[in-house]
Amino acid sequence: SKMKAGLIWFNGQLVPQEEARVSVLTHALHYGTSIFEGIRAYETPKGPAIFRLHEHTERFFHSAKVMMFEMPYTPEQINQAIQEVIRANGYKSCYIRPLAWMGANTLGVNPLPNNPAEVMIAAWEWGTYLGDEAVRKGARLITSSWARFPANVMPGKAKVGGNYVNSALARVEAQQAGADEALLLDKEGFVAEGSGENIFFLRGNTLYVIEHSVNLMGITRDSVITIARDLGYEVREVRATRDQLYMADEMFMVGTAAEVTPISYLDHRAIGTGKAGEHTMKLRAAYMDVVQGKNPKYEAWLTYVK
Ligand SMILES: Cc1[nH+]cc(COP(=O)(O)O)c(CN[C@@H](CCC(=O)O)C(=O)O)c1O
Repeated sequence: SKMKAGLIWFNGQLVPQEEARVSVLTHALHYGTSIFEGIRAYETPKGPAIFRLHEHTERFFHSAKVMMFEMPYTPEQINQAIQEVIRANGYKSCYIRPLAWMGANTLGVNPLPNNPAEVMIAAWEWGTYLGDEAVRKGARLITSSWARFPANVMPGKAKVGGNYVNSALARVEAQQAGADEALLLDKEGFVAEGSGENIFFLRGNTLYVIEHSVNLMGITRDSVITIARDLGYEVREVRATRDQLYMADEMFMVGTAAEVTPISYLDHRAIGTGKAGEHTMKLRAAYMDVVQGKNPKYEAWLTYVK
């Protein structure tokens, strides 16, 4: 595969990527019954630092609970394994992908009982999620014809593999329409989130962030709210409509992979001046300083890999 993931932690052992293989009878391959995390480690003067490792691992185990997976490792074992993968591959900065899934014990739709989850942790070097151009000029989004699933249809607060069929359909539609990313509305037509990011927008000096509804409770979203407030911004958690976004002065989206990505167009309408917003780029710079260990105020969010 074109992905260069090197050594992978696979059910407790570090193995070369070619040996990290599963059966075609794997339940998760057929039914989307997997859970995962997306975490970043950044190069810092004191070595690689994993950003908010504990929050990510906690969410990983919450996702397992939602799916009633029997996890064969503790959160601490997963935290150690993540650090082992970074060390073994000699990465200075990387994107880390823990994954747990229902294996090949049974192919009935009900994967339980007697089906302990299998677990792997891979990591690879991953640059800007939507490309440097999207950061410099702002990403162009279109509202997807696919809505975000309602809360009684899919568990949107858990990172479940099957949830990402919705994201994949939206992302493909957006990119085939020449946009960079999709904006998904909820079933009532209010703004939910991007296919892999949470949404912020700014009017005047007030920052707005989409409140928790059917969207994933993003860790980057939480970090940016804290950093923005510390910088003196008023931040309000709101329910918003797509035409409210059209009136915004600035808009951006955040996620572990996306970091802080400005949005310059939504549905072919310029957001503000149609460029990456000034406050957006200030918040992006502040976020990048934090994750790269340049802001001592947020040291508690970093786990240094010795
Ligand atoms: C649907 C969704 N919403 C919001 C977020 C932001 O959450 P957080 O990373 O905790 O701030 C992500 C992360 N998307 C992950 C997967 C991306 C992918 O392409 O896969 C990520 O950013 O790692 C989502 O998948």
